[in-house]
Amino acid sequence: MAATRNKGEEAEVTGQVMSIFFQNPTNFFKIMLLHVDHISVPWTESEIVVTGTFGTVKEDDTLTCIGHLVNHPKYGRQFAADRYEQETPTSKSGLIAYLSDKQFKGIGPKTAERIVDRLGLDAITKIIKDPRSLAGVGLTQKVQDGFVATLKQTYGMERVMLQLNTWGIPSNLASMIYQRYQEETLTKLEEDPYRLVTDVTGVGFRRADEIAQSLQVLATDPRRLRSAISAAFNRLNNDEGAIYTQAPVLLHTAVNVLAQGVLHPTPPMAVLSDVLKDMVRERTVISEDGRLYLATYYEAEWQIASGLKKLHEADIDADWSQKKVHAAVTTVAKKLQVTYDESQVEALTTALTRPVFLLTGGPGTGKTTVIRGLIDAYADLHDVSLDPGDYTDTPFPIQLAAPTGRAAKRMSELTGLPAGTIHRLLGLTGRDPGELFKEPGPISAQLVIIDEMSMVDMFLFRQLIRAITPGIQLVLVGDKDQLPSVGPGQVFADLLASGSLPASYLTKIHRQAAGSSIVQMAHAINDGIIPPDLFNNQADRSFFAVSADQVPAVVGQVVARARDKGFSPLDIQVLAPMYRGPAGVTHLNDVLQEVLNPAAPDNPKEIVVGTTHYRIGDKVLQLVNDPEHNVFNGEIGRVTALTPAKQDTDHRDRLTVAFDETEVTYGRGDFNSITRAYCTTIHKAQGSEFPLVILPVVHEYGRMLERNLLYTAITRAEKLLIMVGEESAVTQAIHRPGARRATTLPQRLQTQFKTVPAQRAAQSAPDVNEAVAAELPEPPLTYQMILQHRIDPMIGMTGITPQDFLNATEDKEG
Ligand SMILES: Nc1ncnc2c1ncn2[C@@H]1O[C@H](COP(=O)(O)OP(=O)(O)OP(=O)(O)O)[C@@H](O)[C@H]1O
Repeated sequence: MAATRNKGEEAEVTGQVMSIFFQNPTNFFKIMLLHVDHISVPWTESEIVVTGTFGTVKEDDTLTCIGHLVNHPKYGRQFAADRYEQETPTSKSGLIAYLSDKQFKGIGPKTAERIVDRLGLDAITKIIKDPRSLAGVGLTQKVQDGFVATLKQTYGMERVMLQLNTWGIPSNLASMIYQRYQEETLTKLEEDPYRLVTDVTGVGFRRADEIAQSLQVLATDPRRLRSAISAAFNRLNNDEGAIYTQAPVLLHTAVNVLAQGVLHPTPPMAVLSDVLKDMVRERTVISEDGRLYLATYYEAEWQIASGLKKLHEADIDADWSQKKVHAAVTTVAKKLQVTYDESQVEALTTALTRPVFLLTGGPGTGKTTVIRGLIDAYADLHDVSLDPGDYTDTPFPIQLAAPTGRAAKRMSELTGLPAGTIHRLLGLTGRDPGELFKEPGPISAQLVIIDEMSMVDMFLFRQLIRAITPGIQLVLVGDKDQLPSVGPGQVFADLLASGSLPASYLTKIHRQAAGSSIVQMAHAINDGIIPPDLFNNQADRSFFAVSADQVPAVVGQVVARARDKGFSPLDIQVLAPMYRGPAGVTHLNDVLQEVLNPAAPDNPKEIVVGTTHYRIGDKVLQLVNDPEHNVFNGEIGRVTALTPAKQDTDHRDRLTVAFDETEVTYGRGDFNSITRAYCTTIHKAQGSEFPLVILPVVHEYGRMLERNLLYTAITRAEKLLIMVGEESAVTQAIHRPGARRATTLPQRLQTQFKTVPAQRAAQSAPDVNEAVAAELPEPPLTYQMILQHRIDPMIGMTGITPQDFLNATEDKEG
């Protein structure tokens, strides 16, 4: 259980470090015992335990810690320091004692005294500034080098941590910042405090603004305005999945970002748009026909288009006669006992003979059946073995991958071959956003098949394309009508929309067995048709009409009934589009946990994370990729063991989750990697299917009620679907096709595939720089054009102030 904080103002304690019980070398967290010289709150003992993030602190150092008294459930009252100040030795004897500390090898009290005699009380600053000031002290070069290095390291870090503390940065964040920039920290931040937003995870614009305030940066400083514009881009890229935006929208969003900062007043729009123009001129922002892109996004679209063109035009080892290909398809159909329909046959033959191929279709149209046939026919034509045992020294020639662990597992189950996540295929950890911007290593394969392509975002897809050497065949499979990726872009839909690559659309529904009414309904909804029996109960689906406030109770009852009928919690999946609200994921999880895994005398142990109580047996969802532990975003498991800190010898909370193939133990620092999973978002359920899906649909979900969301949700149901909620909310969703994301990948592909003659392009596809140059006029011209008429960000905005934007937003949202 976490320590509880005593309410009230900050407290301060000054004292000498008597002992350091614990220190974590990676994040500087320490637990120490201090002899109390002075304390600002009532305290009767002569010692106090202090916890927090500290730089190089050692026994006998004197510290002033600022923070709060807390009540630790097991260890009682202790002091949690948010920041601290360390007394530097100011007396001659103090300085000699400091310099003769054992951390400085080869410096004893005599030498230390000589140093202080020669250099005075500011000896440390002098030595750090210029090590040659030690000349004449009589140190050997080796001792001197070691001494200066240690001094720089310890004293330098100390200085940095103290300075960051005085800028109001809590110690744990200060240590992350120090780890990023090391001894250059202060210079870097003084140069531009806003670089933290991009460089250090967890620092947002507001925090950077606070530091900037300490550095006396002005509200109109261009560094600040640039950062706000970049943050506005990121917001639009992440919230709307957009690749580009228009100047008024961008500036509007940037004004909102600025308003959330601490520096005031918000600068005039003209100043902000001037900064945007500068960014365009310098090409950190690219302008094209009134669209604005962050350069990295613009480049990624071009790289995908040119990369695909290279793959599409490469020679592949598929010079078969039509007859031979048909024979292979016939053989495989016999073997798998399927009569492939016409589009399936076309899909198979194209996939076997073309370098890049796209396959899309709704549920039950036979995508998986085609993949299975493709693998067998490919193996037959190329005479390769499909027994993984035959590839102990060489890589398996067919690589199957999907964006989530669950989808990959399903792929493997349905094909009987190894399949993994795209992250694993590319050697990505999923934890470092920077890895998507490094050149990936090549994939070893002859044929790569990717399933659930609609979930793949632009940057992941670019890495995939970069990692596939021309000559490898690539087959991309998915349902283009499902929700687009969580990350920016809508790659799969765009690839199909471009018409540039060979593609097959499977439309015939083959899942005809009794109880296929879910699939039929899904197809109708996808076409924007309200099935006449939508709200009538069928063998495999039903609808409970209830008001929004009844949803949690009714969902709870339905789940209890399903459990009583023998469904395991892992087979029942409740889905909702958003976390907040009475019918949102968080509240439904509270309700469902009470139904399926309540606190009980025989299950008393709990770990509390925020407002969530975890117990043994809880169903949980992994939220991030963690290849190190072989567990991936979207996987569901159950808590099998749990040790609250007060019962643990190391005093740490620990929680173990069993997933299908692995068991992972989480410490408190990892708890944000999981969440309860009785109910999950529809986005997180993409790529997975469940025997029983329970789907609340209410107007409370607001703008999220769109056709592709409903379609994606109901297609998660393998056998049974129970919808609960408001009929009018369901029909509203069917009538609202999701908005197209702002992307230009189709145009890039069309440019790449149509304007450059095929033969020439195969030898040298233009690289992205050429492509960018071809699209953009030379810089002076661009700037002139922007200034004159092309994309004046102020178009139509004369006389409008930033405040008008804010009011407009409030009105819209209110
Ligand atoms: N040509 C066919 N003839 C008979 N049955 C078929 C044919 N194609 C597919 N099927 C059957 O239809 C069902 C659905 O096929 P499959 O699982 O391949 O579709 P899918 O598009 O991958 O569906 P989903 O996206 O829902 O997983 C399966 O039971 C499969 O055996």
